[in-house]
Amino acid sequence: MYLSRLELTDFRSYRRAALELDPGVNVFVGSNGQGKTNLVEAVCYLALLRSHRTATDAPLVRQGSERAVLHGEVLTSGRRIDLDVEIVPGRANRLRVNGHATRRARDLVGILRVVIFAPEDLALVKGDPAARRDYLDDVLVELRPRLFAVRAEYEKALRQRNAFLRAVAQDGQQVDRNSLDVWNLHFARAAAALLDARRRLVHELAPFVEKAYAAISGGSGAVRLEYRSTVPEEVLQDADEETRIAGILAALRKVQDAELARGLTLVGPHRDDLNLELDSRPARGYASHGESWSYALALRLGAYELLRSDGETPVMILDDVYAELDQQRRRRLTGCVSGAEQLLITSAVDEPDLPVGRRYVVHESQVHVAD
Ligand SMILES: Nc1ncnc2c1ncn2[C@@H]1O[C@H](COP(=O)(O)OP(=O)(O)OP(=O)(O)O)[C@@H](O)[C@H]1O
Repeated sequence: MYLSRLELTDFRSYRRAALELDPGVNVFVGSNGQGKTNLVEAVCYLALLRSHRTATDAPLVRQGSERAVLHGEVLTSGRRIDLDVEIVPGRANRLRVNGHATRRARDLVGILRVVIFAPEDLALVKGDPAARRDYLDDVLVELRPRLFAVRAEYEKALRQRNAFLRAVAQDGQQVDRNSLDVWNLHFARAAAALLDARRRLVHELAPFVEKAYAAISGGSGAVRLEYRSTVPEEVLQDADEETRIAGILAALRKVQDAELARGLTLVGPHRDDLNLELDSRPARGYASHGESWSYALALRLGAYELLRSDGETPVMILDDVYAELDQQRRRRLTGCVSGAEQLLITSAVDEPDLPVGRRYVVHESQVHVAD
């Protein structure tokens, strides 16, 4: 698959931009702050309906405008699919697929598959669990779009349950046991579905990440991925969903007093982590700077290969990363992505070891094909 056309209106620093893209390599060159990352962020938004660098939509809309509009044309298996997204902060996105309006995000997400590797990805290895959870959830949604709804359902259940717990902890509201039971069941059902999906994903993803790490590191160092949950492992291993839900409810009961005192949910996928080991030690804390870069890259390349093995090759985006890598890793990275159906690269300078392909100049939020 590849993105053949992209149009932005009032997105980030862009008033209006329209560009045709090639299959193969597309390199966007421009100095700092000219709008390169904003462009690839728009591509990611069309794929996942969320930005890889902000949790809320407000920063995506050009200052002084009310809405941002994105249009993308995807060529996949010989047919063209048009995607349209209108982003109005504080409101649900307006979505269209081939001109037909839809309220369901899952009708749009996953049509365009992307994997982006960016400097912020060092946080996947060195940072807090939240970055690793987002990483897993983004791959999940691209692989199985129906999980967009599963994740949204979980987030809603968590918000509602936390609001209930906060009302008890902070406002001294009496605990209404019947309401708590209802919130617990709603939460446990959503948690069971998301946990099951994440654990299956880690199982599928791990061999691809291991292979990618070997390719990037030149064979030195063994990586291991493990999903570490706040819900006991024996609960999650049970094949029966109702038993897993009962196990999550039991785990909630155990921490209930602490939750009511603190006003927040202490057990569930929002508190879990993806443990990353390098040579049997936690990568966070032990891996060197270079090894951490290789690991972060391997996580992205592993996701790319998993999606590819699933039948639809994602668009690979390398946002300003060549400058961060040493020459050997650059060469190996180029080797790993050379078969990509479409590669979008941003860089401040057109460095000699960037792959051959179409060049664009990005200047003051205008994009031109280079002469
Ligand atoms: N909502 C917005 N409205 C207007 N301008 C914005 C908005 N959000 C970001 N910008 C501006 O967009 C500009 C370009 O950002 P972008 O991250 O795309 O730069 P870049 O070319 O990737 O630079 P670098 O090489 O430094 O990463 C920044 O100057 C930023 O202030």
